[in-house]
Amino acid sequence: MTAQAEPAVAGPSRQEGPALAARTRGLRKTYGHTVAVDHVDLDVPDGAVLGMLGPNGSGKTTTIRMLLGLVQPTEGEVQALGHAMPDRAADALPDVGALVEGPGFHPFLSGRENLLRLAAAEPQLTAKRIPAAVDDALERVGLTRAGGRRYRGYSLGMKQRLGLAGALLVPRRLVVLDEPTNGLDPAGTREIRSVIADLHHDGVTVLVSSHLLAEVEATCTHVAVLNEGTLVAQGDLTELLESESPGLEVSTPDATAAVEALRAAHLTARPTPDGVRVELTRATAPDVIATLVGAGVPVHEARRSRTGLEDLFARLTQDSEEAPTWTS
Ligand SMILES: Nc1ncnc2c1ncn2[C@@H]1O[C@H](COP(=O)(O)OP(=O)(O)OP(=O)(O)O)[C@@H](O)[C@H]1O
Repeated sequence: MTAQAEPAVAGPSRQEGPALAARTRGLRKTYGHTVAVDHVDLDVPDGAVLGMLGPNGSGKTTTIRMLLGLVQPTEGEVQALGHAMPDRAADALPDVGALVEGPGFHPFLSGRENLLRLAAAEPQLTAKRIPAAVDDALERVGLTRAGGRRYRGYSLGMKQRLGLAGALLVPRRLVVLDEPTNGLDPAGTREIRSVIADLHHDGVTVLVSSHLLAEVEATCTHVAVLNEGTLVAQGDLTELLESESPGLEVSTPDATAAVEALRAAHLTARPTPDGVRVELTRATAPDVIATLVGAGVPVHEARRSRTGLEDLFARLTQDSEEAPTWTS
């Protein structure tokens, strides 16, 4: 799927596409005169790690809160795990783990005691299984040693990790994380990345909002980009980056012969430090390689060129009145 100026309306091919863990159609939320989310058609494919990106105030948190049934949409539809939200929240939420702002932990209880209280509200856990589930969740986020300390004394990063532990008390099908690495140091960020990678490995769908491009590039299979409440692009991350820059980077020790052979075949090519770059506007990658091999040019490697995530998002959000601040 490619970046799109306006999100495509769901057509038959999209309906026949991959199963979706969550989706919205025509989703809109206004607060007085402020349009927080504007007709968003979001697809979260089953098993994906989808990074929701956007400048401050672009509608990420509001979209996530509507997906979780915490905010009533002004217009449109939301489904989580096939259940309409917020009406069927009771059916969906046992399989959904969420880390959203202000998890509401008790300051004078320890991290472990807070999780014990949360676990008691989990319909999937019997009283006997609660302590082991809490200890597993603490270990998963690296808080085993700090589990006995009062929540009040936790750093911001520890609070975030305890919130994540709360989301992972029982196996989930969908995990939704709103800015999970906010306030974390590099070690804490790595731990969150590794928890996300484990969830992905286990087949769990993860929806994670972030404004950190490097983090999204490192952890996500898919992205959705919001700008001023509108969905400006969504899809497979690699496809999105490759579609922005349709070219093939070919490594060859004989760039001059390569350029000559390609130009003779009416293909646009230019030398690069490693070989040549060929535009894929009039030919496919196999055509290019066949042309080179046919002309006796040695091809050591060929790969699709990719736009950097930073360039892509700068372009997608450039019409913003306020220049977006992307951090990598
Ligand atoms: N409860 C509310 N009342 C009024 N306006 C709101 C409310 N919640 C969000 N908004 C407004 O809606 C818009 C989108 O906000 P939202 O928090 O969803 O964006 P965001 O992309 O998550 O931003 P950030 O990255 O800063 O968290 C903003 O203009 C915000 O001020």
